[in-house]
Amino acid sequence: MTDARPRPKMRTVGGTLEAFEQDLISNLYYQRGTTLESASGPDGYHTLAVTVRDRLVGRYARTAAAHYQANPRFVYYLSAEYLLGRQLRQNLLYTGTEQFVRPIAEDLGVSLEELEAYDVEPGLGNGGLGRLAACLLDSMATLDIPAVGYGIRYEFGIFKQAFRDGAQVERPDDWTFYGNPWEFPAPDDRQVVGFYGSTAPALDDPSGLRRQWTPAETVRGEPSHMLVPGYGTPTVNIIRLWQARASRESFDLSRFGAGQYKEAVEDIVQAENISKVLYPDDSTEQGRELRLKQQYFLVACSLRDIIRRYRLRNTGWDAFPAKVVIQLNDTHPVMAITELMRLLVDEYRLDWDLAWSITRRTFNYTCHTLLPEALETWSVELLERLLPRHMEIIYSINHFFLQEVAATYPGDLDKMRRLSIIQEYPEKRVRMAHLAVVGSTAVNGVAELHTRLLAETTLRDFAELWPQKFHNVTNGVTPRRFVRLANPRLSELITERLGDEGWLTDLERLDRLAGAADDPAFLERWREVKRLNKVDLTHQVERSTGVVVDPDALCDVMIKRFHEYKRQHLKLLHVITLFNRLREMPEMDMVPRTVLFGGKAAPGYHAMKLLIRLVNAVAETVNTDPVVSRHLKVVLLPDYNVSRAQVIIPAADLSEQISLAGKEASGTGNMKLALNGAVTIGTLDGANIEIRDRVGAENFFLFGLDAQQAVDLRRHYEPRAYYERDPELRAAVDAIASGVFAKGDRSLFAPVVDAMLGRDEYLALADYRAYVECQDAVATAWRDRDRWTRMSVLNAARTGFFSSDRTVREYCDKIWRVDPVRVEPD
Ligand SMILES: [N-]=[N+]=N[C@]1([C@H](N)O)O[C@H](CO)[C@@H](O)[C@H](O)[C@H]1O
Repeated sequence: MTDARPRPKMRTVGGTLEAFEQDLISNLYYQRGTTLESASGPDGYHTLAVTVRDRLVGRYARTAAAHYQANPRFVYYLSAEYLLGRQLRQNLLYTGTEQFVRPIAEDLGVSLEELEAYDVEPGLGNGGLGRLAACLLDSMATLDIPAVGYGIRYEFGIFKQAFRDGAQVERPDDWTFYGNPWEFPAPDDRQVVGFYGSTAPALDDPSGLRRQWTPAETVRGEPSHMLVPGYGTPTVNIIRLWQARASRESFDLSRFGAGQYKEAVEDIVQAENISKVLYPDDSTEQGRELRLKQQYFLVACSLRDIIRRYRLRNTGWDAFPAKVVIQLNDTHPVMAITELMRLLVDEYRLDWDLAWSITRRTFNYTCHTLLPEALETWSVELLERLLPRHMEIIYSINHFFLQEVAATYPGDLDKMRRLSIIQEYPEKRVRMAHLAVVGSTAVNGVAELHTRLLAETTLRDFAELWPQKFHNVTNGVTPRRFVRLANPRLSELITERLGDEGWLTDLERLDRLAGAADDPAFLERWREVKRLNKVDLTHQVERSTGVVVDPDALCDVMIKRFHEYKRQHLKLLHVITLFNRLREMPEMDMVPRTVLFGGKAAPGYHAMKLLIRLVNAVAETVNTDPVVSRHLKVVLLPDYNVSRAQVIIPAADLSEQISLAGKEASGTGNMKLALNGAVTIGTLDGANIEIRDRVGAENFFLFGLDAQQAVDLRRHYEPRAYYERDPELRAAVDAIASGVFAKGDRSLFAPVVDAMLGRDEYLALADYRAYVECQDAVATAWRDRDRWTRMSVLNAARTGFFSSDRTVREYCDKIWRVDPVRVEPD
């Protein structure tokens, strides 16, 4: 929010080519202090970035002024992860300056592609949860919703993945090595965050609920923000990222003087470690103390900043829940509930009940998983040490909550134990999901099945106690990045067919494409677009793996984090089955297929790292086999990330969404692939169900157990029985055991076989036969080019629902109750 001082004349959006070129040159001189003749690649990139960025600053200033004027209800999105993707092309598109760059670059003898090499994506997230946060911010700005995203400016993002002898090796992601031209440091808004220490009663509070916390350590939270432009609207919101810095007096001069150089900077290192690196775990909790420090650091800085913004235009606290709505992206930022209580009760001296009423009306919680191992709990011992005041507040919150439970279910101790925020056995731990539900107005799942299962299983007792709190908001993806930017050829064809680009901000208009599915000429052009995208992909595959793949082969894509519930091993069993078939019948007329994997495994997830090694070993064997490689190629593209996704997704024919039903909360890759004309082979899991409902069963390859069947089978499951009675399955598993993919070493991949024939936690063997038969149906369908292209067109035409604009509209209507604020164009 800004004050009413007169504003300098801002650079206009787009403007003229001359003005753009003028700004470029002056930025090269005055920002980079260099000349055209001596400018380096990074100089060129930074100058271009700053010139484009500055065309957003004008819109941001007008947005801030409009928001100051309107003093609206604001959405604050708290997330430990954001996968923003590369910024240059997005901002060129959103400022309408794309058209200027190529001619000017040619003028200056450089290419956009050369400059783009320095456009590093901020990998501040692990997977779907982080990318969803970025898509929602994009849609909030596009829908003119006053919003700020808060996150952590990790110095090192998600590790860079490379392979050595097929094994994943992790390299630090030094994403700001060349600096980040898209961010604005804002040191004036720095915050101080405390840790450890002790508490004491507040002298003037008979209730004993107010206390005095004296932290033993403090760090500084240094903010910087990046602009989040809306598409087709002047609105520009921000994402504010916090970086930890040691407090000023941390450098120990006397120790340095005594030559104890390491000790002299120990406190500085300690402090900076808080935002040093993203924890690379996806869907698995990370119980380290530093992780909890990161989470508290994020919420402590963000809440102070939110209160600073609120008090710029509002007095008192009554209006706080009316002006501030905070969305908690999973349990990672849930300490915000206890932090707001601490600020309101201890610092702003509100009485407990008023503070609690304000807090509950301010927060909402999105749950992104069903996996028990992903639901975070923190030991009471650690919390009492690291955040003693917050642990006291949790005890008080739980005390009053259990009083309410006891009143509702008198004498039902079991219910009390199940609902309690504190888990008593085997160790006293705080259940963060329970704290989130108790401290929030709304709780939502991210797909219909997920939300239903949450209410029936994981959060069943809460859903019975507070049914009105539970909502479903099915995930979505932004069509700007994942269709318009990633697939310009398809975008052009769609715009031509629909007559304008309105579909980009009203994606359900795509359903008007359905009619084109019966137009042979359109089908031909649709195929051509897909083929050209596949050619681009073959170049990237060859560049990064050396493997030559056929652009006319069926492009079968599985791109997502490696996790047992996602069942990359089931995909691999299918690949080995095709391999065995071709070895047995070299002359068989098998549909040419390229199987493309992409995804990282958490560094500590040894089973998945071994599976990555097996995927690369199978790929090596298949791709070098003179017979098999004529029909089949397998590739694991290294370092899968948002930028890679933007090249793979437009080229995909078949989208693998084969998780065990009931395990994948939603998935968002499934949506991006369908919107780009890939046909899904999948289970009745997460958002697959809603995709199938919309595209039609005839345009979706469904197989496998549904969620209830999986639960029932799990109770008496013997994977070995499936192995015994299915010769192809047996041959595939035996091939892994034989060492044929490990130069004869039978022990290397034995753990994979043991897991399959032992517990097979996610029922891959039970779903194998249905999956292989479904894949055979895919091959048959692929042979009928028009039928396949028709399915491809209808998948794109009927998945407009999965726009993150629709998702944000649902959050606004069901949870945030916030209205757009229009910003005047310049
Ligand atoms: N954490 N987490 N959850 C996930 C993903 N792994 O990031 O969130 C994503 C975003 O909600 C979901 O699509 C996905 O199913 C779920 O597993």
